[in-house]
Amino acid sequence: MQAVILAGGKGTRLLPLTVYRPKPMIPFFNKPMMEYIVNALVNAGVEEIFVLVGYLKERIMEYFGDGSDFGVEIHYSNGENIKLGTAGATKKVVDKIEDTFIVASSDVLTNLNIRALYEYHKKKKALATIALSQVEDPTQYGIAIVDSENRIIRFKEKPKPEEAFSNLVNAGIYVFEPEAFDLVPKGENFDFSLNLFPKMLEENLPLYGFPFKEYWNDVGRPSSYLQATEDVFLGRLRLPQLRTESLKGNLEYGGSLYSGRRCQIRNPSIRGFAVLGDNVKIGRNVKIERSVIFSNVTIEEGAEIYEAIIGENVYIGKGVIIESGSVIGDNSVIEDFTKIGANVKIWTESRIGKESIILPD
Ligand SMILES: CC(=O)N[C@H]1[C@@H](OP(=O)(O)O)O[C@H](CO)[C@@H](O)[C@@H]1O
Repeated sequence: MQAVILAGGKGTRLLPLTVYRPKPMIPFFNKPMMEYIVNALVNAGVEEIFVLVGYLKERIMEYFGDGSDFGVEIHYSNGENIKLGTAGATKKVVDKIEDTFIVASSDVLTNLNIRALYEYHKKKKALATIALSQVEDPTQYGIAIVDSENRIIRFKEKPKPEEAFSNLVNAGIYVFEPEAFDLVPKGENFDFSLNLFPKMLEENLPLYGFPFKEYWNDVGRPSSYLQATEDVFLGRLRLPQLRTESLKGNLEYGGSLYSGRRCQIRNPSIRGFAVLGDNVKIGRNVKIERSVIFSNVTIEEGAEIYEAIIGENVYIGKGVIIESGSVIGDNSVIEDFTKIGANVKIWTESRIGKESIILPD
């Protein structure tokens, strides 16, 4: 089976974490987010993947290479992918696609059974099938209504709250017949959700939905990234390759620590969880609550970090306090006794002098 991974986007809502890495390369339990979808595709029987790259494509191509480390053959399609939109960019590789294939976003964390989605599509003899997840607030997504046969009868991208006629949303994972791309004009900007699906409905072509109940999170913003991290500790999101089963339940006993290689940690006080990359040094009496700290970070004595994401190569001085919802960009230095208020985004390369206070607007 063949698949296409959409990996060209910029991940603007996760800035400053996406200044030096595209969203698919943001570490999640110390592996790029895209690795989980690659593994899921391989487990579903995919043997060849075309990755549509764009923003900071070298980072993705260096890491995944020809795919041999991941048990799959990987090819890249670069060029004008962002300009062409999701469907337009996929059309560029469709001449290399032999049969029914899967298209997946590079940045969703899910336990969807991709094989079951594929088989459902085959059974329905659909031209395209969209995996549909149920969410509370659908306004950030494409929403669909299905009939009793799960044929999609209405679809709307990012509805206004008053237009939100359904809680079933496009999960960014599709199955297509190659012929669906006959509807996509060559070399023009054409998007699945904005153009192709509405066109299929207009022409009364068989577009199906596959509602699923398994875990799904598209990690749109820092808060959903931390939520997905917590969901691993709670056993809601399974990452089979990490044996996260063993982490389940730890939260009830104070805090869970998941750390990478060569970390030096002095008995920190953890509430909820702390996920650390490689080479993280943590001094005495540091408090960490529900936070993720990337690689090569030093946190000095007495610092307190609450519900934050700390980028790579960051230095956090003595007694620094970082409040809930903040993100510290890569290569930043926060000097001693500085306080970063709630929901503040500190850009990459920042240098914040001693005893400063940075508050949100
Ligand atoms: C134009 C487009 O493709 N929109 C998709 C896409 O939204 P983005 O905001 O572009 O990431 O992914 C969503 C799932 O993550 C899906 O619900 C939506 O329909």
